[in-house]
Amino acid sequence: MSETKHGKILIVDDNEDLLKAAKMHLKRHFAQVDIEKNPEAIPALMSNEDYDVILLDMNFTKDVSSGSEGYYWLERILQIDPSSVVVLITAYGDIQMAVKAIKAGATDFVLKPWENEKLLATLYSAMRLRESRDVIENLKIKNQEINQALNNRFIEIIGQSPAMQKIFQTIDRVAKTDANVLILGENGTGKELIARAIHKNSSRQGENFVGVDLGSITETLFESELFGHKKGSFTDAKEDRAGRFELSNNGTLFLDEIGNLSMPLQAKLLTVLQNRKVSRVGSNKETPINIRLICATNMPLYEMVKENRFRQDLLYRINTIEIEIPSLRDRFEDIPLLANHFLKHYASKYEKTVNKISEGAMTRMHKHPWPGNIRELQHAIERAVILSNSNVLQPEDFNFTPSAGKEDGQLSLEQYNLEEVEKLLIRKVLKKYNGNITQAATELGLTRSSLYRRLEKYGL
Ligand SMILES: Nc1ncnc2c1ncn2[C@@H]1O[C@H](COP(=O)(O)OP(=O)(O)OP(=O)(O)O)[C@@H](O)[C@H]1O
Repeated sequence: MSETKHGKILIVDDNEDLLKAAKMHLKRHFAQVDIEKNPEAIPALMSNEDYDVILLDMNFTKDVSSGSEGYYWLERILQIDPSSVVVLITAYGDIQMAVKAIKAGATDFVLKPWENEKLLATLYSAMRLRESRDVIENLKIKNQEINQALNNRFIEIIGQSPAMQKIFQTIDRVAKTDANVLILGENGTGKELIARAIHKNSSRQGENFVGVDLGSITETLFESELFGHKKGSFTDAKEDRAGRFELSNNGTLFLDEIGNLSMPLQAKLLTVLQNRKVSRVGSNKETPINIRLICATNMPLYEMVKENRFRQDLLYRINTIEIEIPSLRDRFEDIPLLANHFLKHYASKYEKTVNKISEGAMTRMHKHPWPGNIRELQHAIERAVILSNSNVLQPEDFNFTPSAGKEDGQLSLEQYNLEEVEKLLIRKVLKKYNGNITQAATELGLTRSSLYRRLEKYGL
């Protein structure tokens, strides 16, 4: 056999002949095969070796065939390492006993006397199970680390204005509950940041925070993205896939841009929220879901309800607690704190010595209306830090255009440059489609992601 052997097997049985015969056969297929007559040695063996499969007899004492020793040792093995894979050795007629043992955590059983090929097949599939358990365990650990890192990354919400202080108090009060939260605010005001802060301060913090940008999901992919699909349920469904609801089970689901959902999709979403169960596309099986729901939008949902563009019953389901984040122009007092926070961050990121913002630059920032809110401020500071040659940021490091802030800005001829025209056009089209990214991107002849890149670039 040219394949390299791998896998460590432990066989525990009081029959020495059986042990020897099994070892002789199995050592041709596995890297290590240890045999042991006395089950009392199992804990010591397990502390020295990480076995992939343990083959365990059910009865060790002469004339005892109750299987109780097998159950006892199975339980001990699983206590020592809950991910152990145990295959039981049972005599013909002991099937009931084996079934009971599988319920107690054994993986499989082999009947004595066994056919060598059958034993090998059982051990190979037990090993595959062990490998997938290890992969799942590693993924769980990685997932926890990622969640931790994400939680920490978003730990700092800057703001000392009374409006922000009130928001901090609300976060404190609602985080511990499971109440649905609706966050309202213009683009770039920090809606996602607040949603993450709620998750981080909730009892679900060790579980997933799953965000979905409803504005960028097409009608056709909505159900598959949110509820998952079964392989073959549509042309592109190459594999079974869990949807965002399932992925956020026991954690928090953040539905961003909820105001952009069409009426039919609102109805579908409402049904799932009411039933608290999802079925993957192409499957009838319903999976119960336990999620904390946080929604966000920059759209005027209450007006939309009046105009029959947003379902009132959906609004009432998602807005148990409402948090309205004021735009930056309504809390200018937060600008210095935020600007200095970003200055420190980007100076360190780009290894620059700049460490101060001049009064003139601050005045200029106070005069700017910040249509892209904190995201725009963040980008303005980043750009200024990159371009600056001194230790102090000056007014000229901030190149605000006169049109910025006006919803429908008109440019004079001398202000025309390609970027300004592009910015103006994007604003107009977005306004026309009430912020719906998919429709705006189609009209502009862009993909959704390139439109997002431009929005990011211009702080829109
Ligand atoms: N109070 C704050 N303190 C520090 N950083 C902030 C604050 N608010 C927002 N930010 C930063 O501004 C950027 C935009 O924030 P976020 O994505 O949460 O906004 P949003 O309202 O969800 O935007 P959109 O509506 O475009 O999805 C992020 O980089 C975020 O870290």
